[in-house]
Amino acid sequence: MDDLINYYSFSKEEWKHFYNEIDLPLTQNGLRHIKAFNDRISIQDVSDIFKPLVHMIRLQKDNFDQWQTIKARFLHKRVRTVPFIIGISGSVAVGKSTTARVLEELLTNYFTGENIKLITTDGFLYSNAELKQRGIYDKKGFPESYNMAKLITFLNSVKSGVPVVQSPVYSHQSYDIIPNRFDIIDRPDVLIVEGINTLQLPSNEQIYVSDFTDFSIYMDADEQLIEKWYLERFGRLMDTAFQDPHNYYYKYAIGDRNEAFNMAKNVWETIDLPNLKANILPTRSRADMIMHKTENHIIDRLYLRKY
Ligand SMILES: Nc1ncnc2c1ncn2[C@@H]1O[C@H](COP(=O)(O)OP(=O)(O)OP(=O)(O)O)[C@@H](O)[C@H]1O
Ligand SMILES: CC(C)(CO)[C@@H](O)C(=O)NCCC(=O)O
Repeated sequence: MDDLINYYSFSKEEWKHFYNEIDLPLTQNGLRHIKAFNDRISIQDVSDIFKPLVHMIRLQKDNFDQWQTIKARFLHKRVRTVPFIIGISGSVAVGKSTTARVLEELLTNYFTGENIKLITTDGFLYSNAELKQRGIYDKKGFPESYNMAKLITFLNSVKSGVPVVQSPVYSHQSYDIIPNRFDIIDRPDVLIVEGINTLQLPSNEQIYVSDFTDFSIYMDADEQLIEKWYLERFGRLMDTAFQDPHNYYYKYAIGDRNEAFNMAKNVWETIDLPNLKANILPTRSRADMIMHKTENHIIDRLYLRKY
């Protein structure tokens, strides 16, 4: 990683001193919200890593807003608020959605009066029926399993200021797209887009998801650790969500536990790990920031793109 010549590399100790004078509103309420969706998260990490990060994004967004205004005036166009889009990418189970939710919570508190929204690109997967028809049901998460044209049209509509844009919804409960269910995105100030494919180059499109993102983060960790987190999460879900008879994995929750873990390990080894190696990790060097995580999800190093 230190071979990345166009990145500054910071230990957490170094990073946490940047802009530490800002008062990040980690209110009791905000803390409660974060703990509610993940009670194992290190609040010290949230403070050390996200305080400078949120401040840096503020500076970058101010600069972005200013440039959009200057550009519109130059072109004799109406000045309007253009949504600032943050992409978060990385392996399955590395912690993208957890990071995205922390960022959403902090930006909502810190960017007073601004509308912060979060979506996941899971909603742009083809449905299970469509994946089966295309013969790629065992390739869920691979580039070809996403309707990238639809995702790009979505991002273009959001950027263009279309008032009501539909973002389709994926359910981990049914392990499928929910038909006719959408999140509505209505001209947000900031949109966080979380998904393994936010830095990928679609083979059949002329434009990329990254053409629409103004700041991108890649969550990085050793693959053995990510596998451990994948299996730990599976274990927790076995005791909770999978207990619901409507859950896709219900039969494993009520069956032999070893068999269930063998199945999960097999999914990791045959789908998610090969996808990480072939399609996700190679996109790391496109990110504006790489966050490296170690044991217990602690972020130990940050890489920030120089140019
Ligand atoms: N900072 C953290 N502290 C403690 N646990 C964490 C942290 N970040 C993530 N986790 C845990 O690691 C697991 C994977 O995290 P998460 O679900 O956010 O990953 P993801 O990258 O969004 O996965 P997927 O691509 O499958 O949606 C979860 O069990 C989550 O609770
Ligand atoms: C929905 C994705 C692709 C990404 O979040 C992932 O969680 C997934 O379901 N991967 C397929 C293999 C698996 O079940 O882990």
